[in-house]
Amino acid sequence: MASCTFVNSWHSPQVAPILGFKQVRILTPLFSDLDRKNQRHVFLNMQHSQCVSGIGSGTTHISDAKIPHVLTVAGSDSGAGAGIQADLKACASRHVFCSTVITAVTAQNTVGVQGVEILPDDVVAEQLKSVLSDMHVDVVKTGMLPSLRVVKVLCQSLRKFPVKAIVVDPVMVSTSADVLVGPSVLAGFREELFPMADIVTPNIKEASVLLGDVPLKSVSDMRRAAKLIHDMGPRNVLIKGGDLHASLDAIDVFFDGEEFYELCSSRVKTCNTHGTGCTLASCIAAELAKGSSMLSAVKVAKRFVETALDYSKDLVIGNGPQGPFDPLLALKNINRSSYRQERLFNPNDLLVYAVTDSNMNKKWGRSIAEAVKAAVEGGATIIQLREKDAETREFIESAKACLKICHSYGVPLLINDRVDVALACDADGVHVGQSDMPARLARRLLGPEKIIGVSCKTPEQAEQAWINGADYIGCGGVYPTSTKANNRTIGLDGLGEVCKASKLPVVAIGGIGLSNAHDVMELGLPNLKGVAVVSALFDRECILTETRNLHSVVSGAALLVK
Ligand SMILES: Cc1ncc(COP(=O)(O)OP(=O)(O)O)c(N)n1
Ligand SMILES: Cc1nc(C(=O)O)sc1CCOP(=O)(O)O
Ligand SMILES: [Mg+2]
Repeated sequence: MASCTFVNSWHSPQVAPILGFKQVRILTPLFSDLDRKNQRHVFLNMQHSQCVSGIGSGTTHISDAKIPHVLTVAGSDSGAGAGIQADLKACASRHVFCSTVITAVTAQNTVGVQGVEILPDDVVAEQLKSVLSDMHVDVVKTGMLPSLRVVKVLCQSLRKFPVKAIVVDPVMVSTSADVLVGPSVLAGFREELFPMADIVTPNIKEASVLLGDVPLKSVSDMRRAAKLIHDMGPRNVLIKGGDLHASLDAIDVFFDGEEFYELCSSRVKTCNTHGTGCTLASCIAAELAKGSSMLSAVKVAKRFVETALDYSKDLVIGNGPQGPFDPLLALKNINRSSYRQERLFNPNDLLVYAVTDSNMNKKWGRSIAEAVKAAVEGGATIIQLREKDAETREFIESAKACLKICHSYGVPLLINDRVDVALACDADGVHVGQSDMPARLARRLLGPEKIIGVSCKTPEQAEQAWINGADYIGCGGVYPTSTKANNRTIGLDGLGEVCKASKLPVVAIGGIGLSNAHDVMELGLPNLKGVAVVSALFDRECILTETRNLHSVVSGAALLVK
């Protein structure tokens, strides 16, 4: 961008020095060559999760007017920490649809802003018209508005297509201290946009610029500034105190025209703060779109940003001083052990399925992790933690330890019943029964790549498990068992019916051990992939030996029936 030449640059000479660039290129001829539909699709790829198509139960249509919708009018950030990209992520994370009007394309990374291309105002106007004339937008959120003309175009569009609320993040200075818009825009803010705004969210530097460079050094200065900015016309003002390093906490001042609120959160020690302002404003917009009051939208947004910062504090993206953070709370798992990256669910993992039992471990004086390690070393191909009496916190800690062990052997680990625990420890999946959380809900919570097993005693239940998106079926009790109270025994015949009807792989369970595993497997039932065992492994002196012996019997039988 440093070597850009001017094209159709009616305001370039004024803007370029303000931006700190020798030259700024205006994109008119280039942009008109772009396929605008494609450009739109790139940014709209993050779909909201509310348009659900039910498998087997018809399609659920949710009308445009019912889907909370934020339109962001902002600049693109190539580093994806701030701008349009941050807004899309924040709205996706808050389950709100987000459409986009791009005002400028910035070349940015974790070091700073290297270049800015301002889009011509007729292109901005066209984007605004396309979205607002077609879609039901609840809230408009503004970010970088790089010229007075763009501010005017936006205000005109908003007068023509009124929305429920307008959130103005008066972007002037980026987190990396680069100046993003010039003073000419300030007049547009004060005279046209602020009087239309439901909330304006400047940081300390922006508030200072808005007030003619008055220094803001304390919370009482922030209160005074909030009042003065409120006098410019917006219904509410939020001054973000993240940069007020005199204070240990991050204190924001919210003023609704009558009362001041000091919103306090602990300061997260991290350099990954690029995009916090955009994310906060988008989150406020998202909550307003869902129908929240202003104060509760602001509180939720602040908590959301604090949580995302805390989650992202150790992420390393880029080499510069100010990294992006992860509002989707999704990136940490990517760098996990190589297990997940290598493979998803493999039905052959059901061959020797070891299910733990806390009472048995207590009886033999073993921790869950010790029991799991022995089973895995003996050849268990999948582990389920079935800890009916465990305290939640203790369960999560044990599960994390077991995950490390299992993943070091390439063995998946599932949690019985407790989807919350599976989520908290990032287990490989869950096993749920007919009276536990429905598999469809568990799938929605856990996502598409986790393993979900469902207990089934009948072909109808097996069909439903498949419809609900399960990965496998646990079928039993094949034999009577004393491990699970009042369990109905379905016998080998019942197992056969389920296996024949099932569209999913099946593991047999209930009263199975060394003495009868061969009988179950040699039936050669379709879809039967293995046996799930509790007491025959964990209510024995040497788990490793028992597992090894069972593995040998089951794999031998499986080979025979192939
Ligand atoms: C592999 C496997 N199959 C069946 C079950 C039983 O689950 P459920 O019916 O939910 O009963 P509980 O185990 O929760 O008592 C299972 N755990 N694993
Ligand atoms: C947990 C469980 N589920 C069953 C079902 O029929 O769905 S039977 C069972 C207990 C299995 O323990 P053991 O291997 O000690 O018999
Ligand atoms: Mg259960």
